[in-house]
Amino acid sequence: MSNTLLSVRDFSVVYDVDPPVRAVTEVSLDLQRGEIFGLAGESGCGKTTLAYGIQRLLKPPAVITGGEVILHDVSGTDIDINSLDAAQMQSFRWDKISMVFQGAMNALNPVAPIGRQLEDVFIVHRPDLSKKERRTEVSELLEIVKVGAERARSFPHELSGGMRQRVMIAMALALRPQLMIMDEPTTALDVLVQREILKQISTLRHEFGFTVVFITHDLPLLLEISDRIAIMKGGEIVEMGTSEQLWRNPQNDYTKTLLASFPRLTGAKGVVSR
Ligand SMILES: Nc1ncnc2c1ncn2[C@@H]1O[C@H](COP(=O)(O)OP(=O)(O)OP(=O)(O)O)[C@@H](O)[C@H]1O
Repeated sequence: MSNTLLSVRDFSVVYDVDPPVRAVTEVSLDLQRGEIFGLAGESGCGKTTLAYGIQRLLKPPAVITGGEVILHDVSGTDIDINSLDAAQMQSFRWDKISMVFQGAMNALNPVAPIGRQLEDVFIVHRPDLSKKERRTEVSELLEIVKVGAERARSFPHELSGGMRQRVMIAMALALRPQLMIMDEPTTALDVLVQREILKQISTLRHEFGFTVVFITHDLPLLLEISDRIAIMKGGEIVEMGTSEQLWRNPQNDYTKTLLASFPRLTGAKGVVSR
């Protein structure tokens, strides 16, 4: 089995408005199994469009104008994401790739206990499981993300923002996907909670072997948690490398500007707390 999980080749997306916006232009990248891959760049550079695009989650006026996305499934099969029909794509999304987006914690249904909402994922995607098996899975998930199984009966409003975001992470983990895409997943949380959650995601990906694409404009944070980082500007990847390479020896002028714009990185100590 190759260590590459997902290959993106010459992927382009245009928003068909007047005038058209070339949001992502000929992006190519390979994601490795088990790595945390950071995607950074200023607002509007195309990070979200790329992340949604590779899962075919974009809606008009977005048009994928070129490129391919291949998932090298753990079974050994190569899956061309463009060749999947709507139904296949639907199951593919939860099974193989899951997503946690910014403010996801507010997407929970306010009138249903969180355990019930987690159970729904299994009712839809694992219909063969018995009720008892589903409940066991839900308890296990709530333990894994450190919410605690005893919270299954809690309603979203009874939990803190951090706890709710953990529930969303549990949901994204439920079917043991091979790739988890996280778009600014912790931006709304305070720094300590954010750190704790990120530490846990890092541990979990070792435990379960999934790959994480982590999107944020917080470059210092990415340098800390990512194995590799891609810097986007104007819809293109202008530099890609390990966090170490990017921090110590950035090649692209834009990367240098971006690094210099974070005083935390270039202050007197100039040390990232890795
Ligand atoms: N529905 C749309 N119609 C037209 N243009 C759009 C639409 N959605 C996004 N864009 C444009 O596409 C470009 C890329 O946007 P995108 O949201 O992918 O960037 P981003 O890097 O994720 O930004 P942010 O960090 O602010 O989320 C931007 O120029 C944006 O204005």
